[in-house]
Order: sequence, then C-alpha cells, then structure tokens
Amino acid sequence: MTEHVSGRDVLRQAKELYEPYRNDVAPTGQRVAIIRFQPAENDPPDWKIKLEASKVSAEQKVKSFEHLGFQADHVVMPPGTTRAQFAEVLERANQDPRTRAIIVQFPPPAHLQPLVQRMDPAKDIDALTKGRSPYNACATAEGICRVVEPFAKDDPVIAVVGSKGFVGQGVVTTLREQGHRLMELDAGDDLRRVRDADIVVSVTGNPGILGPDHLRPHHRLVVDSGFVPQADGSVKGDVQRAAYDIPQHLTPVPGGIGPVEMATLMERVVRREVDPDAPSWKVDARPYLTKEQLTQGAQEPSPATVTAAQATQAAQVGEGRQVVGERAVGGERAVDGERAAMGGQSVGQQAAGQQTPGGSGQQAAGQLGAGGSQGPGQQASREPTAGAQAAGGAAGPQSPGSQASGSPAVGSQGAGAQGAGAQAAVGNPIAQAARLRTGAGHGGVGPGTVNPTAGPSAPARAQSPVPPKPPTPGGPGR
Ligand SMILES: Nc1nc(=O)c2c([nH]1)NC[C@@H]1CN(c3ccc(C(=O)N[C@@H](CCC(=O)O)C(=O)O)cc3)C=[N+]21
Repeated sequence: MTEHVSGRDVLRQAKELYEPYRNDVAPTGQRVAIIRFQPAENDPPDWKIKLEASKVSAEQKVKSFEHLGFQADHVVMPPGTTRAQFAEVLERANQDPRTRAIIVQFPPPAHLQPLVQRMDPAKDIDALTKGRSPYNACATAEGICRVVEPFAKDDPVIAVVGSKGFVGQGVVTTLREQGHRLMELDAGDDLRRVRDADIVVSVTGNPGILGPDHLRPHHRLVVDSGFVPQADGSVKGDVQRAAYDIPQHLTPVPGGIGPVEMATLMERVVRREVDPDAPSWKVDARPYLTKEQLTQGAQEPSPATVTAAQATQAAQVGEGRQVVGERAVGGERAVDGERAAMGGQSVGQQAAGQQTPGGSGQQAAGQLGAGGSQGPGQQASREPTAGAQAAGGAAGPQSPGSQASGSPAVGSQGAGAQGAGAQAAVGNPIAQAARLRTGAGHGGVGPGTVNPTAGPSAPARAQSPVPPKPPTPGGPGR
C-alpha cells in the first residue's frame, strides 16, 4: 500500500530537461572534478563501506555530468594520501579555469578533512565549504526538501532524523527557512517520537534505524536518505524492510534520493554554467491522507459535510496546480527489492540506537567535519516497480494543494468529511484512504488530471537553489 516516490523518474526527467544544454557545453571543454578516497586493505569494514558508497555516488556523478557534456575528472586518492598531495589536487582544480565545479566525496580521511575548506567556494556546488558556497545546502538536502514540498502544503510536522549530520543540517535549515514545523531528532533521542510527525525524513546512514516501532500509516511521506552498500551487493537504507509497507509514500533505497541528488546537481551546474533560467525538475503532487483524516474517516462522517468539503476541495485542486489524482494511497506497490539510490551523504551520523526504543545510547551523528566517521550514510530502500496503483483517481481532498488554509485543522476537516466510504475501512486506514479519495473525485476533478509522477513532461518551474514554495491557492501563508 505504500507508494514509492521514484528518484529514477526524477533523474530521467532531469536528463531530458538538461540534455539540450549539451550542445552548448560540450564544445567548451568545461570540466567538473569529483575527488574521492580509496580505503586501505586493512581499514575497518565500516570505513570501507562508507568509501564504497562514496565510490558509487562518484560514479553516478561522473555519468550525470558527462550526460550534460561536461568532462568529468574522477580523481581517486589512494590510501596513504598526504595533506600535501590532497592540497595539490584541490589547488589544481581551483586554479584550472576549465574546471567549473569541484566535489569532494565524503568522508575524507580525518587528517584531510580540514583541507576541504580550501576548495574555491565559487566551484563548490555541493555546499561543502561552510557558509561560503553559493548554495545553502548540499544537493542531497535540496533534493530531499523538493521531494517533501508537494506533501507539505498544510503545515505538517516534519521529523528530521539525523538532524545534526551534514545532510540533516541542510534539510533543517532549508525546511525552517520555508516556515515548516520541525521535529529534530538525533543521537540520544527517542526515535519513537517520529510517530507524532506527519512526514519523516531520515538521513542517518544507519541501516534499518527506523522500523515498525517508528513508522505509521498516517505518515504521508517517509524520505529515506540512507545508502549503505552490503557485502552481497545490495544496499540498505535507514528504513527496515519490515516497515516498507507502513507509510503512504516512501522514497526507496535504491532508486530514491540517490538519483534525486544527481538530478539536483545537474540542475545546479546547468543553471550556473549555461542558463540561469533552465527549468527545474519536480515531483508532482500526490494525494495523501492527513492524520486527522485517517482518524475521522474511521468515525461517522456527515454526508452533508462531505459533499461540501468535496466540492470545495475539488475546486481548489482544479485550479491550483496540476495535482495528480492518481496514485492512490491505497495502491499497492510491488515492492521488489531494488536498491535505492539516495544520495546521501548523510554523513556520519549514526543514528540512535534504534532498536532500543528509548533510543538512548545512540551515537551521535557525525558531522561532516568530524573525523572519519562521517560516512555517507544514506541508505536506500527498494523501489517500486511499477507499482503504484491508482486508487480512485481523482485528486482527493487530501491531494496536496487541496487544503487551502494554512491551518491543519481546516484541511483535516475537509478530509474527514470525505470519509463517506470510510467507515468500511475501519481498521485499514490505507484502504480507507483509497475510498476517501475515490469519493473525493466526484467533486469534478477527474482522473484526467493525473500526471505521471515527476514525468518528463511535467512543467518545469523556475527555481532557485533552494526553491521557494509555489503559492498555493488560498494556501498557508507561510
Ligand atoms: N560530498 C558528498 N556528497 C554526496 O552527496 C555524497 C558524498 N559526498 N559521499 C557519499 C554519499 C553517498 N551518496 C550517494 C549518492 C547517490 C547514490 C545513487 O545514485 N545511488 C543509486 C544506485 C546506484 C548504483 O547502485 O549504482 C540509487 O540509489 O538508485 C548513492 C549514494 C552521495 N554521497
């Protein structure tokens, strides 16, 4: 019943959007440098795993930039690299006028980490030079926030697990700037608190830190930014497989935030080097149910209210944005285990001890700077194959954008109202949601409004590095 939000779709969309710039870029000989570190044979296994994730993502970046016509310099620093050697590589990239952007893959060995700050901030497209990069947050954090955006039109509480890590800090800063209500959790906190949130963003890089004790059907979106390669070739994210079917929407690992990060980097480079007005990739809105809707749906709705609410919402939905009606919450997804790709550098954090419900005892997340431990930690989840089904098609009340008022209460009322068919679904909130949606469709917003999620044809919207929220009709005045 969980719908996957596909990062692969986002990346496909970005490739189509930016491919035309290739003709402008290729003849210029512009380059992008991606620098990463290789582990020594006898390095500890967890360090090797982090550097493996770093390698996977470096390779993805090479492909992404080459797709745009840039020459990608994939620089692999061998074990035992000295400060002088690393400094020289950076200096060369700083000085080379053809090298337009530089990314140092995290984590670097502890003794080399301070040198990262020597990168020319003007070439720092992943916001590694604290406070000096042209961007406020790393590409992963920006990508995560843009995936969250269509699910966050009604002033939801957004939990950020691993809030003190490198990626977590970027997510917190960005979402706070946008006016969102946040629940910041890190090592030592009781992660079960995420049950009170509406949206969960997990950027710890601690495999399986979130499970059935933490996730709930009222979670309209769970973003898993973990990416931890396993010995058998699979990849783990922050969310346990056992919890994969609980939330309404999930970014799988692989196939989720990893590819989203690539799309974000492509967009940043194109805008910076070629066309400041290049379009931006986007994730289309999808219907979801609020906590209140789930609760109220289980009760007896008043038919009259339902009708009114439906009409209102439908109208709003209709004008507002291209809300998609289709993928229903109730849809089933075939989850096959793929891996997600998130990008993440969630550096270093270790999450709190998850299985211990109290979470105490966890470790704190590492920040980028913290020594070697900050590994890239994201994880991935699997990806849905085709999966999603549409539930009833129409943009339901819950469909994003539909709640016009900033107040959650309002939104929820409307939602609750639609619950006409809900009673039957008591005990199965997701099924209930699907029914609610179906009912909502009657308002006139037909299935015809369905857009493929993040499809390549999705209209592009101008966007700054940290995209402002598009105005919602009558929406929350954040
Ligand atoms: N400065 C810096 N920035 C980073 O963004 C950064 C980093 N350092 N260090 C390492 C982590 C890890 N990371 C990933 C990004 C994409 C995928 C990705 O695209 N994964 C694909 C799978 C790719 C494959 O399996 O080959 C997917 O999830 O579908 C994975 C991991 C970024 N990190």
